[in-house]
Amino acid sequence: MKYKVMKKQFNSDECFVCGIHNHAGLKTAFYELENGVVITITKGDNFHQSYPNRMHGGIISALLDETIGRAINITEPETWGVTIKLEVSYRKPVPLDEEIVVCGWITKTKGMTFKGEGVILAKDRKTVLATSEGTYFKQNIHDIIGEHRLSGWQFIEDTHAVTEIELDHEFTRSE
Ligand SMILES: CCCCCCCC/C=C\CCCCCCCC(=O)SCCNC(=O)CCNC(=O)[C@H](O)C(C)(C)COP(=O)(O)OP(=O)(O)OC[C@H]1O[C@@H](n2cnc3c(N)ncnc32)[C@H](O)[C@@H]1OP(=O)(O)O
Repeated sequence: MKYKVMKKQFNSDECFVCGIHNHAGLKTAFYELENGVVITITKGDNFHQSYPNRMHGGIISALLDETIGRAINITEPETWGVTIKLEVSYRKPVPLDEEIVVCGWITKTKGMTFKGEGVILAKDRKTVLATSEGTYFKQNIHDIIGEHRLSGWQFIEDTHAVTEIELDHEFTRSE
């Protein structure tokens, strides 16, 4: 099914996943889809490897973590969350030389916490490589970043605007 991109999210300076100046990081761009899912299309590099030809599980986990955590901003644009629990199922090796699509969506929001699920799809946009469930604690951004400033949180224009994406996956909300 084809999903329309509604919005491109901001990037940070130094975050391992989305930091545009983090030389070891993935520099991912995140998009909000019309169905309430946040996605990033990315590709690992050799320095993200575990066994040869496969992405390290910790990197897979980081990708899922941030993608789910960002999904809250579709309905609550001002909310920031810190991860308090993350479960990842590694279903198939994630290759390093091919594009993957990481998807995250919110399943429950209650009081100071929210929960979400995520999936990593292979380049065929269908094969499930990993799935995840996360719980996040809502926190004021200034309590999270302390004396650091928000100035590095910025909109990065795409050279080629991503307007839609085709995904062969059913996004279920179990809770
Ligand atoms: C400069 C510009 C900004 C740039 C930003 C760019 C990058 C991000 C881009 C986009 C963001 C969106 C994506 C984010 C995704 C990635 C996020 C991460 O990787 S975050 C790092 C890992 N996680 C932590 O570091 C949390 C560490 N934990 C804590 O800080 C504390 O535990 C905290 C604040 C969560 C709670 O501590 P308390 O002292 O305020 O409160 P207490 O009383 O301990 O807990 C409150 C309730 O929460 C439960 N709780 C706390 N921790 C729990 C846990 N681990 N598991 C289960 N429950 C927990 C407690 O049991 C309590 O529940 P009861 O009120 O009693 O019902």
